[in-house]
Amino acid sequence: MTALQVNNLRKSFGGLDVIQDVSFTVEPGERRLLLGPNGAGKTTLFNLIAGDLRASGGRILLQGRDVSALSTSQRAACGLGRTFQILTLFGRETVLGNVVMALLGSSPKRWKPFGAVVHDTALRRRALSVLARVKLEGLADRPIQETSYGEKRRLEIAMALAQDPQVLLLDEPLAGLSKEERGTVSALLEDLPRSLTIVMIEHDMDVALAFAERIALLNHGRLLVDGTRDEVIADPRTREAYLAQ
Ligand SMILES: Nc1ncnc2c1ncn2[C@@H]1O[C@H](COP(=O)(O)OP(=O)(O)OP(=O)(O)O)[C@@H](O)[C@H]1O
Repeated sequence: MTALQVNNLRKSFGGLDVIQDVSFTVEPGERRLLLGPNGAGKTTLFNLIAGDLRASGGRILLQGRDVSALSTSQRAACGLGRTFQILTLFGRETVLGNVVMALLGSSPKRWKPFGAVVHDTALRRRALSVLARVKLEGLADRPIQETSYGEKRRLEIAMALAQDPQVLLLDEPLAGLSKEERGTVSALLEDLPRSLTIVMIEHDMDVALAFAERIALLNHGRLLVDGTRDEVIADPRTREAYLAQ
């Protein structure tokens, strides 16, 4: 069974066709890179897969199940996690508080007074173990405002991991990071287990190409090339898409 299957997906905004008949599959455990020049439709494709946008046509299957009609939270419950290009943290909470919110997901406990929830020992222990996966357990009680940009990016990955997804969409996890922070984040991505399938959008080519096993190249909303890393790099259409930018 494929981890993720996108079939003839389409999205239009008014008269603008942003995603046009895109189909590809991602196998379990695969490291897949989504490449394409600015405005190619990569983030829109993530929004469609995650359910943040409704498709104009086509289907999305997550581990064999058609999730096209499901909401974002229902897709998350089916094993889909994601991070965003723009940070989406709870700015007034601590590092741990953010992970606790992610762990609670749509649970009714989420609506309890936050102080009560964050002192729940079992939840706190789970949150600490998630933070350890991104090497932030030492900063658990630090307010978000006092963390660096790189720490915030790692926290976002922790929040996506908190719900134990089977398929993880990473939207430019290295954007805006220093060289040292890029090294830290790419090392922790390398360490993620193969039980997790990862689809990543990333403009840092050194890291992205080292990570990717297969690449899907989008251009003007169409899937231009889809294959192994070496096939896509060698394909003249890849060069043309970037040179034309
Ligand atoms: N809500 C919207 N309404 C209208 N047009 C939109 C909307 N969202 C995206 N677009 C357009 O869709 C196209 C694809 O945008 P998208 O952000 O998906 O590209 P991208 O490949 O992720 O680009 P980048 O690499 O710059 O992040 C762009 O032309 C963009 O202007």
